[in-house]
Amino acid sequence: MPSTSTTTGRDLDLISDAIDEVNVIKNRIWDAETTFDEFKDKAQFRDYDAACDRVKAFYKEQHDAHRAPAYSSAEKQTVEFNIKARVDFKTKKRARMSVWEAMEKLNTLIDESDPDTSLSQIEHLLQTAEAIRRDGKPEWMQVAGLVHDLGKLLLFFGSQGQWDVVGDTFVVGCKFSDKIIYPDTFVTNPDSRDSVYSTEYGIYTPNCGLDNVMLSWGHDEYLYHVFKDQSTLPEEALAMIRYHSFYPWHREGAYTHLTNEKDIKILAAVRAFNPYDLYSKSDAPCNVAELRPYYQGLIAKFFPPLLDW
Ligand SMILES: O[C@H]1[C@H](O)[C@@H](O)[C@H](O)[C@@H](O)[C@H]1O
Ligand SMILES: [Fe+2]
Ligand SMILES: [Fe+2]
Repeated sequence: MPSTSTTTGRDLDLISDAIDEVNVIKNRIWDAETTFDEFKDKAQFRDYDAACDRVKAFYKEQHDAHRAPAYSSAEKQTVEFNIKARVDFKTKKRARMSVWEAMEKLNTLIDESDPDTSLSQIEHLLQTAEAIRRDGKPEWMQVAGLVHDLGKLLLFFGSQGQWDVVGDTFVVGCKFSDKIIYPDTFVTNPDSRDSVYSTEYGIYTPNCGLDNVMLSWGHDEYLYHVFKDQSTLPEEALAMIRYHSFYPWHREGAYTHLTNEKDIKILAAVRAFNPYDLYSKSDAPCNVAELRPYYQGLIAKFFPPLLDW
């Protein structure tokens, strides 16, 4: 007679332990693949075709200003919204705190536009700074890496959502470049039907310089304005901060009809910064407590103890 097997309580415990072990291993593999995959190929970064729905939905919302029925062109990335955001920035008081406090405040934010990291922002800032330091780059550049995304604090200062804080930037006030990711999502943005804003030069003159164009409002533009009067960072560092999300320009070569000689010079700095920002996302997470004394020392060299944000 074939022996029949009955499952005992002890068997169930063993099975459950085995399942737990498998899950632990699966999680380790997941972590290794998603957060510090040292072997991630450069071509695998910024793969927006393969990006998850969260990223696609983010850009659709940011670019597509039409929101029926209460339609207003001050919504989403338009000229009207941009002017309003800049006026708000200049006229409103937000917070007073140190650079390190700002980094800690950001710790809860997970960037919806980013297909390459799901780590918190303090981790991303430290990874960027550490990669720059490892390459023996100057202190001011390490600091630029450490602070470059602090503009995402806008999220705590009455932003409309993530669409006016994160994501790549582009010029508003002239034709939306087809070098912007998901260019088709601009079809319902009212500026793409505006008789002036939809033309090659729009409100700008040939080679007027990036200082004179309005970049879409977000963490880069905001932080540049915060730091330009409250730090001793050199011009290159300020350019790295201001243009690091301007991929249509620094990676795709768009907007050369608007740039001038000064921009050609700063482009080199922005390009030198980009690999540290992007590819350090697959490095192992940093030990925040261990690195803190070193970076607080650097912060003290370039910033006052408290800043107006
Ligand atoms: O999703 C990312 C993220 O928001 C970055 O902070 C920004 O600099 C990049 O340009 C963007 O693509
Ligand atoms: Fe950024
Ligand atoms: Fe970044």
